[in-house]
Amino acid sequence: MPPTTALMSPATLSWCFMICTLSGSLLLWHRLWLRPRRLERALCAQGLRGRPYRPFSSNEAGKKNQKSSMPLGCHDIVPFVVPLLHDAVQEHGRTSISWIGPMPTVTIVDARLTREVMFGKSGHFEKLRKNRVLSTLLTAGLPTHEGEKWAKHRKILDRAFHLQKLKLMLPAFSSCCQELVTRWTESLCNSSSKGFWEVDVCPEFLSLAADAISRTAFGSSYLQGRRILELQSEQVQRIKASVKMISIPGYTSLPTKNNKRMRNINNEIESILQGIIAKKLQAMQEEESTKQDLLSLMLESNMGKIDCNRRSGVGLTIEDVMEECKMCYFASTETPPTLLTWTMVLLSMHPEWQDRAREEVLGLFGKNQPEYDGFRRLTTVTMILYEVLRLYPPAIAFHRKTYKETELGGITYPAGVIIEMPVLLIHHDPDIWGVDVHEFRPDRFAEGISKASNDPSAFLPFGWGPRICIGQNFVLFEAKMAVCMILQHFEFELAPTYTHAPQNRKILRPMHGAQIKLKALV
Ligand code: HEM
Repeated sequence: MPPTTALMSPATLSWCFMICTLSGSLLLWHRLWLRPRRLERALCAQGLRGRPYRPFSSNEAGKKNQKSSMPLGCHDIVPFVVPLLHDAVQEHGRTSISWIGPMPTVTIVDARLTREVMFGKSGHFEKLRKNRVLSTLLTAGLPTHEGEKWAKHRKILDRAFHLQKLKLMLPAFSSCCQELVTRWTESLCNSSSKGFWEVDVCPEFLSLAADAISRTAFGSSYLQGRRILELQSEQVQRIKASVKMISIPGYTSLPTKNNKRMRNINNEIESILQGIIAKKLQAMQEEESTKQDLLSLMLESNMGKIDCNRRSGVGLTIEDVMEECKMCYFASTETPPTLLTWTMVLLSMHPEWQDRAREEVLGLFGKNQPEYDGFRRLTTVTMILYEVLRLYPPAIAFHRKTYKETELGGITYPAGVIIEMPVLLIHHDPDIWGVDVHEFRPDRFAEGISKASNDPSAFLPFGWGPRICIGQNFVLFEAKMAVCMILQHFEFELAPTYTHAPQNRKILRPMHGAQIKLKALV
């Protein structure tokens, strides 16, 4: 049989080409003009206002504050971190329209509606999967956590992340923190400036979090864990470099140099993980495993249900476990260091709270290794961590998308609208938290989270509802351990080089680093 092309005349080929070009253009016209305009009309007709749609307009948020800084000790960060959103709320009210590429985004500054969306009772709001950096990561191999598959994973992960099980990992945490304290003490001794040593705590805490997740997730496979983190961060850099192309559907399947490299990175990560999981499973079968790392707990929760033939069954497949490991690595690398960094910055700005916290820690543990059972009695440290999470939440907003027409707060949202819930604004709302909303006042949490404001569920640093952060206990545990050990050994204050400039780059971090002066405690 002759090849198909031989049957086509040049005229037919050029017709095919024209038809393809025309349908491609029509599709683009529909996606970039017709659909966004239709959605915009539907929203505006119900009285919503905001930024009008302009195709290819870039996301200007964040550009406005690039060079400026804030006064030291000022925590009224909303106008600085999200100036456009702040202006939009002033101008258009608490529900306003903006755009993520061709997707209309309705920002809702309302704790009650946020709860409704996050709780997802109607089931009509889904997590974003396309058009965002994280979503591209998901398509690059991380789990999407949608539907039935998500529910199954979530149940197993919830069991693995149970607080009682997490405390098994205490020795791994302690040794990571101990190494940090030893490193800082040595640097302090070798420092030319007598009595103190200046350090940018951001990279220090990043490295601590990487150590902690490597050891607590994979125990003995610590070095391979570090390699996975290196590969993941290269993957993230590559994605950031190509961020402008992300909104093009099917982009990650294109055989570009960047995509090929991402696929290779993914393959390398998976082959390391396969090796680690196989070793761990063998040890568990031979009952040698100490079950003191996250992977063991995850496999243990699933024991007897793992589908080694990779069919979908009751438990997780090996691929599922690998995906979850990647997710845990990814989710836990940057957020915990951010929490610790802001805690150090705020305790430096408010030395009276630093003293109170140290007094509590020394009273409970002296200079000994902090113990899990004592953590429950750490009331001051807990209040401080909550107040840091309130004022500087690492994740400043959550997003969901309507997949079908949905009613919310008296507005009918068509399918395809992104709902943005800016936690940062809810945490800085004087109507909820009172006139001292921008003050660092950990004692507002003295009677627990529910009594800290006039809306018991307005504190949302870890999200809400069925998709609430899986690692919240894990991270609070980690933060308490690190804060206790730092307070036991050092006094600290802001270095003169520190500039107060919180910035949202995927998570809320100090734009110019967090330079802290450490002194050894005598
Ligand atoms: C201070 C540290 C952390 C903060 C502020 C934080 C915040 C969040 C938030 C807000 C969400 C929900 C996002 C949404 O609903 O759209 C989330 C989800 C998640 N977090 Fe965290 N997180 C932190 C640490 C961690 C750690 C240490 C881990 C893992 C060890 C982790 C694992 C996850 C996972 C797997 C999800 C997805 C859950 C799901 O979709 O069902 N997080 N996190």
